[in-house]
Amino acid sequence: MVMNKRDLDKAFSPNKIKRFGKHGSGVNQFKPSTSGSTSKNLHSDESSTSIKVIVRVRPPNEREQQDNYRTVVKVVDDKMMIFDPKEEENPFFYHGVAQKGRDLLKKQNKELQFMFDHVFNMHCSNDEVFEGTTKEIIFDLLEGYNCSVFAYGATGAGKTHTMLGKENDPGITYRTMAELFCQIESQSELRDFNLGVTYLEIYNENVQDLLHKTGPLALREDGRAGVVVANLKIITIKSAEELLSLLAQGNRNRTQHPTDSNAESSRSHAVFQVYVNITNKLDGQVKQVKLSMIDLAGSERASATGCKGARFKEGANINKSLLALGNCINNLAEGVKHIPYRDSKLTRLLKDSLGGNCRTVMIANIGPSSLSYEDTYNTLRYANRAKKIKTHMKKNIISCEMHVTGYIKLVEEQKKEINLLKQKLLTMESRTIPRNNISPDSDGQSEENKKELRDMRDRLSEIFEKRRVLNDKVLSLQSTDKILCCRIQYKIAADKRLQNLTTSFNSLVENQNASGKSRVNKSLLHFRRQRDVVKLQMQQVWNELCDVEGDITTLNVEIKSKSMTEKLSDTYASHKSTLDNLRLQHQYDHARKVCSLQQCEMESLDTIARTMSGTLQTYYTMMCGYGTVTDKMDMEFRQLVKSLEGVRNIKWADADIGTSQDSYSLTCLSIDELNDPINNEMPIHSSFLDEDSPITPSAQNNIANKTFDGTPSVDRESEVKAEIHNSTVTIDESELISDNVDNKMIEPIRTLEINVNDLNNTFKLMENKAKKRLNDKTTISGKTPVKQFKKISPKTKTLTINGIGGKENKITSKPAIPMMSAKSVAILNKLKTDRSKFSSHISSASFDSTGSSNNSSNINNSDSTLKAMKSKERRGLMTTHPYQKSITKPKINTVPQSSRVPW
Ligand SMILES: Nc1ncnc2c1ncn2[C@@H]1O[C@H](COP(=O)(O)OP(=O)(O)OP(=O)(O)O)[C@@H](O)[C@H]1O
Repeated sequence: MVMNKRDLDKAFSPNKIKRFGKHGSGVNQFKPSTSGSTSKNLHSDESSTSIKVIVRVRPPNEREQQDNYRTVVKVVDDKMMIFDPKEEENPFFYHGVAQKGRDLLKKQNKELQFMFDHVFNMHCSNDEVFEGTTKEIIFDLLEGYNCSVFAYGATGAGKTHTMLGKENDPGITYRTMAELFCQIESQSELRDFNLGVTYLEIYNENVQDLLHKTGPLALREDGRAGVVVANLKIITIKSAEELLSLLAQGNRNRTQHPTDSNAESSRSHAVFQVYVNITNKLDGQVKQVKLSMIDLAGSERASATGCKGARFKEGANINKSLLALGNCINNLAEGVKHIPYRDSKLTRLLKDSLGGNCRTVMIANIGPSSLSYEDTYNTLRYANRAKKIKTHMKKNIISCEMHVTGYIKLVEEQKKEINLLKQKLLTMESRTIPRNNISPDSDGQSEENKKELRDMRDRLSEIFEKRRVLNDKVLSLQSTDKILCCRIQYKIAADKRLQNLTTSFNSLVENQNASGKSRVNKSLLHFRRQRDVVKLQMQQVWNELCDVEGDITTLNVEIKSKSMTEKLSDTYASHKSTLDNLRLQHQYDHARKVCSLQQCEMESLDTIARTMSGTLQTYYTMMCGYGTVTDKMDMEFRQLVKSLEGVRNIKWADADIGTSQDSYSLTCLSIDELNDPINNEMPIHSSFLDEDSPITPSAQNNIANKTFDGTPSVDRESEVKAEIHNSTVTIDESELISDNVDNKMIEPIRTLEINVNDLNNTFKLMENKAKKRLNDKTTISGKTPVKQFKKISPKTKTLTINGIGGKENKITSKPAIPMMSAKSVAILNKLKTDRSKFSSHISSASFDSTGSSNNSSNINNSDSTLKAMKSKERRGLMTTHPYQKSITKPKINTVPQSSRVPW
């Protein structure tokens, strides 16, 4: 029976669906057919899944292209398409006027949107369709699930093209089979596969075997296996080639006749089935699965196909079976309890695929043009409805029961395998044992090597520790020795001072001097004895250090011979840094001690100088009063005052420093010798400080040896201090270190020696020194800092020397005249005034009364002048001198902070 369009519409009408729906009890009440299972299921991994629905649009055929049919399908993307999309608006003219509404003579576009699992447009190849549809179901099949793929659509829509394809473009059935064999091959180690195929067609409601020439076959329902085709022979195959040749053979046998719609129209539904028996090699589990590839005959309209006679009958049967299929799909989609599988042989065969234990893919083929408008519309509605169908997949696992003999066989096989593995293990172990002795560790070091390295590290640490302790002792002893040297130096200086002071005076002073001298000598003796002890200790420690150094050298050689130097580099580095730290710490401590000692000495000398200057002034004044001051004494006094100004204590930049007899060497510890004690002498300071060594300066002592009369006033004292600070000398830092040792005692000797006998030549010496520097520029070291210059304060402006040489490198002083600042001049003037005052006072009192009035007036004049001068002097100091502030501070002996040395 050929069904017309009305019949088909009726079959798929929504009303009918609703009607079925009313009878049904809903999705939840849907019970999958148990008849679908191919075996007794002992293990069932059941899951519910929807039918996968795919739409493929074929390209327009020749006829459609020639007659220029409208395209009624628009593929939006790989999941969405629009049926009968709206065309571009062409204005509708009525009586020559464009109308706003649509052309009422034309049918309105449906513009139906459909969503599917996949939509293939007309340009997609069979390979793409295979990739997107059936490739993935092979995995499910081999896992134990039945799978089914069927192509549905109107005649000429491309079903056969999709399923079977052509020789040069195989369809998805070929490709799926090829993939199946590919997968079987990859799993063959774990599983055994047995394959069988059947190929049948339903033609005019008769089931025929396409691989064997038989008569119509009957369908039977089996409680265990479901619907089976009686007497359908399953052909066992071993290879993909066999399978494909059988497929080709069946295709050749299939009924095909040309119709108006399709020159190669398939007039039957073809079902190609592959049965696969999967046996797990490990547990013997057996699965039986079935893959069905179904190429349906196309629904057709008699008017379209123009079939008559036999073709008409074929068409009627095709439509009948398709109508039954449609009904089943509707009911399944709506969850209707009754599914009319029995209405046709096709639906009976597809029972498993549609509503049973199966993973199903439906490919809906459609034409693109308006020529097949109704067919395409029906197919899409059909496919859309099929989306709702849910199948219930479960693994088709057959009994695991095995015969006892099977188990015995299995156990035997496994025993063999175990023995084989044991042998392999033994072989591998025997290979690894000898390697164990060599280097089993992951880092390539044997345990023995590691132990040796550890031992070596321990030895190295031990010996370095010894070296550190000995270094510590050497440095401590060295520091003690140098401190003792300083003390001896100061004691010798004190002794010289005493000698100078007491050479020619009365017995009282002599007695004092005797006790002082013996005290100094005692101290000197004590210090020298201490030095001897230190020397002895040092010798002992030094010898030990040499021994340790020898051991270190031996150990180094051993380490080198064992190529461990690199591995022990961290130990070396660590010990080196420890030693460096130790040496630095000792150097710092020693420098601090020396500084502290010098500070004490400087304070002591400062007190002496101040006391002496007061005493001298008293005596000078007194002698002036008695008129016993000779010109020479007067000059000496002036020179002394000048010397107190501080100009003379200049450390010249080109003077030698750092010699063994320099105090600089007492400030620093000898570090370098410690690095190579074997080739160096032990670091004990040289014995330049013997009793007879002329180390101490005697300028102050000699000056102090001379007595002057005069009472020192507080003002005068402060003025003297001001004079001292008024002289500003800047030297480089290295010299500063040297000066700090004993500036007052040593520097005058090396720079400008000032003795009583040659005080008059002091400034000449200075001048000569300056000249020497100017003339002999080559003697100025390149290292000499820029700051190396001597500058007399702006007030005196007598001498300016720049170490580098430049515009300031000129002498502005007048060398023949002693350089005295205004304040010094003021002091001398005052002394003169005092002296004249004093003489006039004496003369007026004892000798000459005439001169008395003159002298008296002079005294008054000189008093007022002196006062004015003094106040002026102070004002000048207050306002101009940069050291003024420090003078006003209560601690007058404060050592200046900057690089400027005020003496
Ligand atoms: N995607 C396609 N690409 C190219 N040609 C196609 C495509 N689909 C179909 N055709 C061609 O269209 C024609 C009809 O296709 P086919 O025979 O596969 O239709 P059919 O649906 O199987 O029809 P019937 O139901 O009558 O058997 C064939 O010549 C085929 O080569």
